[in-house]
Amino acid sequence: MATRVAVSDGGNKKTSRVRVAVRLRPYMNKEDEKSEGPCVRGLDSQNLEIINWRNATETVKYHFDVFHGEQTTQQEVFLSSVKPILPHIFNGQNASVFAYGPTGAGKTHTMLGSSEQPGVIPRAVREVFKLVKAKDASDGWDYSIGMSYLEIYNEKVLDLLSPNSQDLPIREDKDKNILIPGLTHMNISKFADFDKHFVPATLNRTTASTKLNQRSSRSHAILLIKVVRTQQQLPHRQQTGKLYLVDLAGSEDNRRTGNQGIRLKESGAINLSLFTLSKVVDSLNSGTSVRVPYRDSKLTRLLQDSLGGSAHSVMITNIAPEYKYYFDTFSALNFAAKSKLIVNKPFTRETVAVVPVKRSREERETGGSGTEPQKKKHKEEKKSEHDASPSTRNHSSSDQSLMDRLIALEKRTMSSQDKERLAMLKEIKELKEKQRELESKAMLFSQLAGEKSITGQEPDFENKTTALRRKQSDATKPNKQQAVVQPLQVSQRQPLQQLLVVKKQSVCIKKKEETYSDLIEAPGGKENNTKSAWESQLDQSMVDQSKQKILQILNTGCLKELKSLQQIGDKKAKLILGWREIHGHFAKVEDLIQVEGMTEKRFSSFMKANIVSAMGK
Ligand SMILES: Nc1ncnc2c1ncn2[C@@H]1O[C@H](COP(=O)(O)OP(=O)(O)OP(=O)(O)O)[C@@H](O)[C@H]1O
Repeated sequence: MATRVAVSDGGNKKTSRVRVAVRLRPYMNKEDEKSEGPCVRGLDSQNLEIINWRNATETVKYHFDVFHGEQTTQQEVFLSSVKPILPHIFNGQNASVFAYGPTGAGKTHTMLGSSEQPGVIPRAVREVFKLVKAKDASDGWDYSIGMSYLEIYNEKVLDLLSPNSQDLPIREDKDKNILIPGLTHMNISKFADFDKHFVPATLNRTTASTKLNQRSSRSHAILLIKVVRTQQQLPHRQQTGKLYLVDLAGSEDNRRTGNQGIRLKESGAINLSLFTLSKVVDSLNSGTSVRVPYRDSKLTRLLQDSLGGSAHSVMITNIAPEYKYYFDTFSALNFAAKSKLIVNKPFTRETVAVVPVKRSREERETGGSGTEPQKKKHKEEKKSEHDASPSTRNHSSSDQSLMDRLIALEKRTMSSQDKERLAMLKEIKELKEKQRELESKAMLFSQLAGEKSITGQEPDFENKTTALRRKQSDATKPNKQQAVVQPLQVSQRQPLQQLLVVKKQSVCIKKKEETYSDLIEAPGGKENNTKSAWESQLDQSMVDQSKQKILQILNTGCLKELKSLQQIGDKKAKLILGWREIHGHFAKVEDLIQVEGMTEKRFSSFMKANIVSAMGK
């Protein structure tokens, strides 16, 4: 039996770089009910700029291998981004072209196109036949071409050429070739053969209408063109080159798609596989020998032999110019920029500075003693506030000593006499006020630091252009919660439970006769309200504070830290990481509902469990 001959292109297996092109689709008036104009535009054949959300008089610039502007034709996209990699599949090498980007940004248009404006797929297949034809019979090889077509829908591999088939397995042979036993393979000898199978099979693809795209692809569609060439003479060497042409499902923000039920489930699977794809691309481009996480999703598992190694890959990132796509565009550009090894600091989570601050011995000792005069304590807090610069200041350290003092006082009130208790309660009240004040300052500084991080650092380009401005509109402001760029997190990471102990104590003060089980049982059994009944029994400021801390873990926690939260297991933690990778940070804890499988009920239970469990300790 013929064996495939590995052909090295001299590249390091781990450092194969994915070429990244960005295509901006034309501005569509009907997509922009508010007539706000475009928020992104091309500068030249490699650069583009997008309005800085925090300061509409500025723009942020990006650099890519290729930028295709609104006027770029299907032919131009094909010629510059796809055609150059096709000859490799005639040498037993693999290649892949995949269209990535938000829903409605033009992936299907780019890959499939229409009969008037055929996209990458029909052009690439035509080109493959053209290349075969051009091969001189005297080159000593015979060529055969075959096709397979499948979709990955909800992490199931479905054969589009045989629509009744079930989920197909993905296997790897001893030479590390990826195989799908049972997948239909059609031999095709001319373009018309391809068309005959491809067109009806495309109709089998799962699409549905969402708020953002009437005919949105709900699956990743993968067309495989296999070129096998066999030597006419002995030893009849045989080489197989594979070309994957992939129309990915759109990355989605379900707050905007309004997805629910089945659409939400699809969306979770889509986002998870895109997240894994981004990890694979990152890890390939990092050039290190870290494990490439191909196996973490069906999509990357299937593309394993055409992403990295000697494969030639092109990612076409599709973006849309309308403001309603702003945050999706921003995420897509950041993903694409990452894929291209541009470290565009203002947009990566590296800007999230978490400064670990050790409390001094004195703070530890005095914080819990309850004997230190209040005045001196306030003075010290004020001094530390003034000493620190906004960027290095850590509000949590003073927060922490305040909390320690609160805990100590609250403990002592339990055992003290009436008169002494009254004095302590007074001090507790003052400390709580101080704490709130510090929190609001911390938030203000976080925002200021975030402002600085986006406007102050322009690592790759000097940015002076102000021409691309947002049109003034009476329309309501876009939902800030969707922002991808996060303010610097200047607060110290603290274990959730440590923070919630304070809450327990404060509850004791407020409703002393209330028992632990009172807090667990939600009167009326209603869990669906944003502010649940159990929650309303607690001091609102403390609830808010706890939410803030949970939010911090959700936004900055690693897998292990996320798993330290109640009701968050390995799978959910990974889904949260995946969500974060695609959408940026959670603007508020309630956004956790956007993560796959997190219903309102589960969210309510999650919040309750995290707060109550900490109280029980
Ligand atoms: N470059 C372009 N020129 C003209 N029209 C375009 C272009 N790109 C996209 N469109 C149009 O925009 C609409 C949305 O595009 P398309 O369906 O390709 O998006 P998509 O990214 O595949 O979305 P989804 O992920 O939801 O499937 C379509 O009507 C399409 O014809």
